[in-house]
Amino acid sequence: MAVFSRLMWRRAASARNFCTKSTTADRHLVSSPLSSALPVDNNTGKGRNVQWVFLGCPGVGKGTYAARLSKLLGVPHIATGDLVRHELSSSGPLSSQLAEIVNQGQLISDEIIIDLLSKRLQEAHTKGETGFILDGFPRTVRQAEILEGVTDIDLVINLKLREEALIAKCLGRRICSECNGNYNVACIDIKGEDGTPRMYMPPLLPPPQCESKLITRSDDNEEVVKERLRVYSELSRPVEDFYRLRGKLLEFDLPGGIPESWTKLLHALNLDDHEDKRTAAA
Ligand SMILES: Nc1ncnc2c1ncn2[C@@H]1O[C@H](COP(=O)(O)OP(=O)(O)O)[C@@H](O)[C@H]1O
Repeated sequence: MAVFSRLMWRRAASARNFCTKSTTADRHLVSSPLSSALPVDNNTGKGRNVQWVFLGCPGVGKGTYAARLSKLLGVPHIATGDLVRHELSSSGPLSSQLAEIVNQGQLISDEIIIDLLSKRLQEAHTKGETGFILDGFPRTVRQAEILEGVTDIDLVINLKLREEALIAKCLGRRICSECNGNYNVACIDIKGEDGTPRMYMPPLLPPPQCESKLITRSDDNEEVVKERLRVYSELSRPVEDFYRLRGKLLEFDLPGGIPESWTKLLHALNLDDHEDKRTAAA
């Protein structure tokens, strides 16, 4: 791509108040992850919408928890993996180029991903959306630096799960080709050992109307999943350090299946009493 998309991103961001840089005083409100669940705009004293990022290995459940939190907090859930898959399903010129990269378990270039993300942000602006929960971005330190250059991130939630569970979860993942619902047919039951507790994650089965329409992502096979995990360790793990150094990283070890993990995650985010939580989690 000839023109680096950062300028495009910056233009899109500043045009919409979606990613405005906040003041230093504003920033201190979000310096401690645990105290920053719901940020306050320092100028108005009123709550503003969150600007959060989800990090974590492939299969950890970023999409599941990011989607739930976005519903709970009324902000868009922007998953770069979904943007990539949308592009893959089109017949555009980029599609075959991306398919090759994604199906090898590699990351697509920062330029292309930022271009896709800029378009999604533009769409958010048109719809009047504010705040966001990013899932799958940033995935390299360079992406994190670019993001830092255009907006303040309040909080980065780093989801963690044992590697054996990650592989099983990726292999069990199914998507409804009609409604795009995410399900998982894997039943994960890992014995506790050397002081670690047993981990049980029941399958997340689709409703009857989706059963015959389930598809598996082309990059969810064992060889590619292992490569994605390797790429995560090499290129995305340093992003954790990037945010850890800035005091923005909230580490969250998933204790088990969705009901148990969701309740504990809300607690870790100081959101247990959020009034809409029950309906949002439905
Ligand atoms: N921020 C990004 N930078 C580069 N490539 C990305 C990014 N986000 C998504 N992708 C590409 O899309 C694929 C699918 O992304 P995603 O659904 O987030 O997968 P995962 O389950 O591995 O977290 C990635 O393997 C990668 O090829």
